[in-house]
Amino acid sequence: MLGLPDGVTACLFDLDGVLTQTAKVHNAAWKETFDAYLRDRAERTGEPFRPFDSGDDYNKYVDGRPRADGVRTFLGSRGISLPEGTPDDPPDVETINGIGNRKNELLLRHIREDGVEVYEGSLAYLKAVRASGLRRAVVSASANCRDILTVTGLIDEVEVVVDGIVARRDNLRGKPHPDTFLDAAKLLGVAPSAAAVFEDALAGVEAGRAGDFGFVVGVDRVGQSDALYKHGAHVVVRDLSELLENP
Ligand SMILES: O=P(O)(O)OC[C@H]1O[C@@H](O)[C@H](O)[C@@H](O)[C@@H]1O
Repeated sequence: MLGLPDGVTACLFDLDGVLTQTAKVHNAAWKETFDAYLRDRAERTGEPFRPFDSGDDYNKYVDGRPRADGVRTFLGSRGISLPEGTPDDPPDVETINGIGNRKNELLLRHIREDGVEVYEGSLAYLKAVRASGLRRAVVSASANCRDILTVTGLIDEVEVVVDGIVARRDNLRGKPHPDTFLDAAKLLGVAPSAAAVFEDALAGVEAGRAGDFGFVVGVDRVGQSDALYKHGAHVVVRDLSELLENP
């Protein structure tokens, strides 16, 4: 009925791209931010301008990772190293955190203007999981996670939230490290072997594998099924409703 192996008693869901249609909103805000930065940098240095690739660059270096890790990892892939700064750096400062905060302003504007959509199949799945008596957590790198859960009403469907704010407070390493998923399992009182991880990001399924979770479900919204398997998924679906069709 839930498409999970026997012995799984808890489900740990990523948010952006798994429960809500916000991975593409993050992606668009990142592209706008990085392209403006790279263009400006090219003009200053005379280096050629190579835009951010919303496919490869996003999936490999940004998706699923905490905000500052995404900036650092992507710029590092272009041989660019900047000072870290601090999380409250203003958006016009040329630091890892400053650039991350530029992106956050754009993200929040898009969310305010266009709203947030939930994947219907995910909502149906979440309700079926609850009806079956399994424990439920959301594990997201995003510092905006709780706000998004609240505006969509999803907050009422889950018991535990480990997000970007909790991770920073408790010094948990972000995905692809397993720390945030392990923390959620601990808060639910289940062993990792009894928990299933649901992830659309390569860094996320990698975290599922690194934490030795009982089952890792890759959710493929962008045509990267092979890569999700390679990074640790046990099964890949295009929508969580597919799991409800399994006996
Ligand atoms: O900047 P935020 O909202 O804290 O989110 C951090 C990351 O959260 C992840 O869920 C997204 O996949 C990334 O694109 C995003 O960068």
